[in-house]
Amino acid sequence: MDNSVPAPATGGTPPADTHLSADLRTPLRSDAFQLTDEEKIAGITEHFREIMQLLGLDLTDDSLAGTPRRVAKMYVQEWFRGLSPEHRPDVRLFDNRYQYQQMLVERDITLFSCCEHHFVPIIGKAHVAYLPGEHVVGLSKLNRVVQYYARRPQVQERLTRQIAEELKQTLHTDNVAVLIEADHLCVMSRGVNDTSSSTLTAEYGGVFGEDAALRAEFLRLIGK
Ligand SMILES: Nc1nc2c(ncn2[C@@H]2O[C@H](COP(=O)(O)OP(=O)(O)OP(=O)(O)O)[C@@H](O)[C@H]2O)c(=O)[nH]1
Ligand SMILES: [Zn+2]
Repeated sequence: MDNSVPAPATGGTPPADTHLSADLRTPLRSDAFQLTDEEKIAGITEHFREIMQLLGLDLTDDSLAGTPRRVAKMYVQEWFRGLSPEHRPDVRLFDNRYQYQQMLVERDITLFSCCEHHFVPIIGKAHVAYLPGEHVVGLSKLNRVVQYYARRPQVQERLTRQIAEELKQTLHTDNVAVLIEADHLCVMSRGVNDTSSSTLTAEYGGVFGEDAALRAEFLRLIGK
């Protein structure tokens, strides 16, 4: 099998995260190559087939035969779709005609991510809040921003800060709060094998960082 990585295409879309500060970007190859999804699926299928063969599995079994391609499609089209900048949500703002000025909280956003150290799931919830200024955002866009950054190999700290930074940029305000609570399958199912601990991370921007009462109100609204 030819194990070389396909050559990068020239031109095309820039790699993901160029709008984020360097310390917040997901580590990508400097020549982040721009294969089509089908090219990625074909390559990952071959490599996953080899992993299964090394484990001693019989790839002629009709239940196992389709697994390499199934896994490859899951990686490219679902678990890691947030590595493709074309999936970055298009967040449109609306005029805040209602002059709503209190915090808006979107809580209990379903979060599926993947631990970048072990490639197993991170499952949890994200809670985000912002203080509207002249603009408000469509509610579902908050969920979409969470999903975009979750759907890639992650550590929870970076995921939390990426979501906060994206919201600050798109909402044109620093007054953003993000809290994530999640279970890491790498902690639960292997290694330390702890099924009861969970991980909480938070990022408080603007007045959320300065005003303890506002932070407490956010935590109360999300039931913490
Ligand atoms: N900070 C942080 N660590 C994480 C996250 N997800 C997994 N980890 C940790 O990454 C660490 C990797 O440590 P290593 O010692 O290299 O890996 P390991 O031998 O598999 O570690 P154990 O899980 O302790 O068996 C582990 O402690 C994981 O729990 C995350 O989102 N954030
Ligand atoms: Zn892990």
